[in-house]
Amino acid sequence: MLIPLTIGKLIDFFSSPQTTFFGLSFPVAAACLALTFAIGAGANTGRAILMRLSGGRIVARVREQAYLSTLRQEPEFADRGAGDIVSRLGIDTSIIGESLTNNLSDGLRAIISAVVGVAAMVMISAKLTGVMLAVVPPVSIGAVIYGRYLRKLSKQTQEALGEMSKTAEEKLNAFKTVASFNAQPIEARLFAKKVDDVFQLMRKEAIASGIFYGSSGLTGNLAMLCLLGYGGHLVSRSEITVGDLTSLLIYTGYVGGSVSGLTGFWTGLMKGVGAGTRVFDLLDRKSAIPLSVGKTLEPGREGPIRFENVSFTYPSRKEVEVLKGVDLQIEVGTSLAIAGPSGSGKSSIQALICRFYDPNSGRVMFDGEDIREFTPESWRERIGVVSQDPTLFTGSVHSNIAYGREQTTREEVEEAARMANCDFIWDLPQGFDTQIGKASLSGGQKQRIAIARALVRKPSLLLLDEATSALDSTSEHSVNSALDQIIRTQNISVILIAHRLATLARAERIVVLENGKITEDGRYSELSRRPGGRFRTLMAAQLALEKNRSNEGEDDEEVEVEVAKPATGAGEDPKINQV
Ligand SMILES: Nc1ncnc2c1ncn2[C@@H]1O[C@H](COP(=O)(O)OP(=O)(O)OP(=O)(O)O)[C@@H](O)[C@H]1O
Repeated sequence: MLIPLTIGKLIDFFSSPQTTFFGLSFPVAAACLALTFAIGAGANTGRAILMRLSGGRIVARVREQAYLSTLRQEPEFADRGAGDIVSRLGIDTSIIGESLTNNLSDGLRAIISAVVGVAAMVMISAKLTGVMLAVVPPVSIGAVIYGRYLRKLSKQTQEALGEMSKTAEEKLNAFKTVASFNAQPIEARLFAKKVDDVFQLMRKEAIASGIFYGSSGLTGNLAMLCLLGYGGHLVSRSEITVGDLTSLLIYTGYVGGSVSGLTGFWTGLMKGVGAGTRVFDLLDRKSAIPLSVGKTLEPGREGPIRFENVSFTYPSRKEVEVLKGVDLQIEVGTSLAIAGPSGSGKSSIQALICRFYDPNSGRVMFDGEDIREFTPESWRERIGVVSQDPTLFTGSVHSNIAYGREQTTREEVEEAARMANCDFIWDLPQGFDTQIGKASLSGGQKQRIAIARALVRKPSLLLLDEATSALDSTSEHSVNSALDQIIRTQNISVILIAHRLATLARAERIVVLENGKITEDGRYSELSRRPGGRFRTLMAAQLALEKNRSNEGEDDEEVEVEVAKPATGAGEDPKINQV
C-alpha cells in the first residue's frame, strides 16, 4: 500500500529535490521500503501456504465427515443415486474449500487494501476521495444482486452436475448391459443432454458476470475520469501536487481493484454457500433409522423372530402397501423358506428383518422385544445376509470374506469357506490371498464367497435372498449343499427366499406370500400335496419351467442329485424326485 505514495513522492522529488519522505532522505526511505516489501513478500508466501493447507484440511474433514454421515443413513437414502452423492463429496466440497480459504483470504486482503487505500487518499485529498467514493454505493448494490443470483445459480449448477454424474455412474456400472444393447449412442445423447443442462446454467452465469463486471468497470472508469478532471483543477490551483494526484490515481486503481476483489469475494462466498447447502444436507441429515440409538443387544441372546401384524409401504412409494398385516414366527435354529410370485413382498420381509426400514404398523419382535428397542448396529451384528447378486470388493479373497470384521483370523476365514463349500479357493493361484475384483469369479463362486462372508460373522440368523436363482445347475448344487450343511450342522435360523424347487425343499418350513399376505404356511411335504393349494400351483408352474430348462440342455443329473438329499420334509413328493 506504500507504493502509490512512494511513486507520488518520487515524482515530486524529481521536480523539487528538497522533498522528503516523511522526514527521511530518499535513500533511507528507499531502504525502509525495500525492507517493508521483503517482509510483505514473506507474509504473502506464508499466506499462500497456510491458506492452501487449511483449505486442503477443511476439504478433507468435510469429505470424511460427509461420507461417514452418508454411510450412516438408512439404505433408502442411497437410492437417490451414488453419482449425486459422489459429486457432493468431490466437487461441492472443493468449492467450499476454495470459498473458505483463497476466497476468504483474498476478501480479507481486499478489505484491508480498500480501508488503507481510502485512508491514504483522505490523507492526500479529502475532496478527491469524496469524488471517488461516489462509485461505491452503485457497485455494492450491483454486487449484492449479482451475488444472490449467483448463489441460486451455483446451487442449480451443482445439482445439474450431480445429475450428470449420476447418469454416468449408473451407466458405467452397467457397462456390459449398455454394450450388449448397442445403447452407446443413446447413452451418449442422454449424457450430452445432462452436460447441456450444466452448460446452460454456466451460460447464465457467464452473462450475469459479464454484465456485472462490465458495468462496474465502466462506473470505475467514469469515476477515474471525474477524478482526473477535478484533480487537474486542484493541481492548477496548487491545492495538491502532481505527485499527490498521481498517488491518488494509483490508489484509486488499488481501491477499485479491491472493490472488485470484494465483489469476487462476495460472489465466491455465495457459490460456496450454494455448494455448502448440498454438502451440509449430507452432514446434517439425521438418519430415519439411526445406527446407535437404542440399547445394545447382547451377542449371546437367542430367541424367536416374530412379525406381529406387520404392514409396510416403501417411503418412496407410499401408495403401494407391500406387506399387509403379516404374522410370522421363526423359531431359533430353524429354517424357513419364503415362496411367492415376483413382487409379492418376499425381499421386503428380509429388509424389515435387517431393519433397513421400519414397518408402518405392527412390530418385528426378537425374543419378545421390538427390534426398534435395539441399536441397528448390534441387531445387524447377528444377521448374515446373502443376496442374489452379491458384490465382492476389490481386494483379496480373505478380505472379502472377512469384510466388516478386520480382526478375523485366517483360521476363521478358512472355516467359513469350508462351511460354504468354497473348495475352489484352495485351487486359486494365491489361495486366500488371491486378489479378486468385481468380475473375476463365476456367479456360483461369488455366491459361495458371499455365504462364507455371512457365516464368518457367526450369525444367529442367515438371510438368503434368491441365492441360487441366477446360477446354473452345477453352481446351484454347490450352493445348495453348502446350505444343507449349514441348516443341518449349525444352530442358525435360516430364512431363504427362493423360486427353485431344489432350494425351497431344503427348508423345514415354507410360507407362501402373495400380494403382501401369507396365504399358506407349512412343511414342504404338506404344502406340495395340498390339493388346489397355492404352493402346489406355484410349484407346478416352477416345475414346468425347470423341466423346460432341462429339456433345453441343462444337466438333468445335477438336479436329481439335488433332490436326492433334501432336508426334513422334502423329497417325498414324486414330482420333485421326477425333476
Ligand atoms: N426400494 C423400493 N422402493 C419402492 N418400492 C419397492 C422397493 N423395493 C421393492 N419395491 C416394491 O415392493 C414390492 C415388493 O417387492 P419385493 O422386492 O419385496 O418383492 P419380491 O417378492 O421379493 O419380488 P422378487 O421375487 O421379484 O424379488 C414390489 O411391488 C416392488 O416394486
